[in-house]
Amino acid sequence: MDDVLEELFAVIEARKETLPEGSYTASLFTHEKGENAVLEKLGEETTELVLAAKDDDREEIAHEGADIVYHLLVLLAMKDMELSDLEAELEARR
Ligand SMILES: N=c1c2ncn([C@@H]3O[C@H](COP(=O)(O)OP(=O)(O)OP(=O)(O)O)[C@@H](O)[C@H]3O)c2ncn1[C@@H]1O[C@H](COP(=O)(O)O)[C@@H](O)[C@H]1O
Repeated sequence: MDDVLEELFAVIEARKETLPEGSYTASLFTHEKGENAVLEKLGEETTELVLAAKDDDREEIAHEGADIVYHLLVLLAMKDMELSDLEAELEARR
């Protein structure tokens, strides 16, 4: 899990840096979409996750959960934060 998150975060940071054409991730870092689009997605996906949980739909829970994690990592990159900021917070709670 750690590796997947680290790799995904590295890809997101690279998209932020190079803004390649045709990349959804890159579009989130431009005026085309921006922070509001990320926050909107997080809101929508959280509602979808709640509905999936109510339906006991495990496949959908995993799908929506992954969408949320991805957009959360985009938000961290947008705020010039690191994955370690999230990890430090989780570690501190153990
Ligand atoms: N993990 C993701 C990921 N999760 C979700 N999404 C995109 O997030 C968008 C919104 O997800 P939704 O589930 O709401 O999908 P939807 O309802 O079809 O979306 P809309 O039509 O409303 O945009 C979709 O366009 C998805 O493609 C992602 N896009 C990219 N990644 C990762 O980012 C990497 C870089 O991808 P690029 O964005 O192509 O650079 C990829 O290799 C993946 O690892």
